[in-house]
Amino acid sequence: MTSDSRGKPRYWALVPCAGSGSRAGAAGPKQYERIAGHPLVWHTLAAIAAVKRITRTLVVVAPGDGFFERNPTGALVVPCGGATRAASVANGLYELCRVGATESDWVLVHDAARCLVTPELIDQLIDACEGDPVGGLLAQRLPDTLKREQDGRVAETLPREDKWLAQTPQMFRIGLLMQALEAAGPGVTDEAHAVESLGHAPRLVPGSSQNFKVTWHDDFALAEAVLKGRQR
Ligand SMILES: Nc1ccn([C@@H]2O[C@H](COP(=O)(O)OP(=O)(O)OP(=O)(O)O)[C@@H](O)[C@H]2O)c(=O)n1
Ligand SMILES: C[C@](O)(CO)[C@H](O)COP(=O)(O)O
Repeated sequence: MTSDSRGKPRYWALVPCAGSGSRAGAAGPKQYERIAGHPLVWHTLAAIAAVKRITRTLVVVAPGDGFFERNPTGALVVPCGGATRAASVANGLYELCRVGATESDWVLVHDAARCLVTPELIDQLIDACEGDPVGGLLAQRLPDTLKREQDGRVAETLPREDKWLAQTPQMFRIGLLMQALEAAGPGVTDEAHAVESLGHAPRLVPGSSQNFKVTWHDDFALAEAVLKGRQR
């Protein structure tokens, strides 16, 4: 079944939120740091909640994570996080099926740590991919010259015309993604890589430089500046 009872396709959101944020150097998991008046993940979930076409959002947190005990977001929170992002996503897909998703529904997987995504960007991804036989992802062309390093020195300048930086959301049919993640194993760092491993070519949909993943400590201040700028 690829649609609801009125014949419309169904879209689910899955937010992996079970990482430790080790590179960000915060006191706890980076997704719960307070920026622009709210925990970081609140901003992420608010953007997704504003997309009318999304049926339900499932957030995957680490086992024992008590952060969502008070949960004003409306999202379903499940403590099924795994040791890697891919494992967290794979576990979340099974949970989505338990709450009524089917293998032919679409899922949009979005990092909790990409709190600057907008409803408009998510809608652009859905518009570009809903008729696609594979699905796709938001991504950005490289803005800078690309170097390969060896022992701290430049070994080579690489062509960048065909290179993109992967962002999220990444949107695939649930059945295809489950199969791809199972085949690829827990090491792949995004959904597209797993789907590529099955021989498919996911569609690249232009994202935004503002849709960066909070990864390093400086990114908290950058993200806060962008969010506060939008609140004005
Ligand atoms: N086992 C994991 C690892 C990561 N994630 C989630 O996947 C997203 C992207 O991962 P990344 O930025 O690498 O987050 P962390 O693993 O938390 O960061 P780090 O690698 O710096 O420890 C984040 O929203 C993170 O919470 C997850 O759900 N389960
Ligand atoms: C999925 C992702 O956000 C695409 O850029 C990214 O790969 C996840 O982060 P990680 O640091 O590679 O785990």
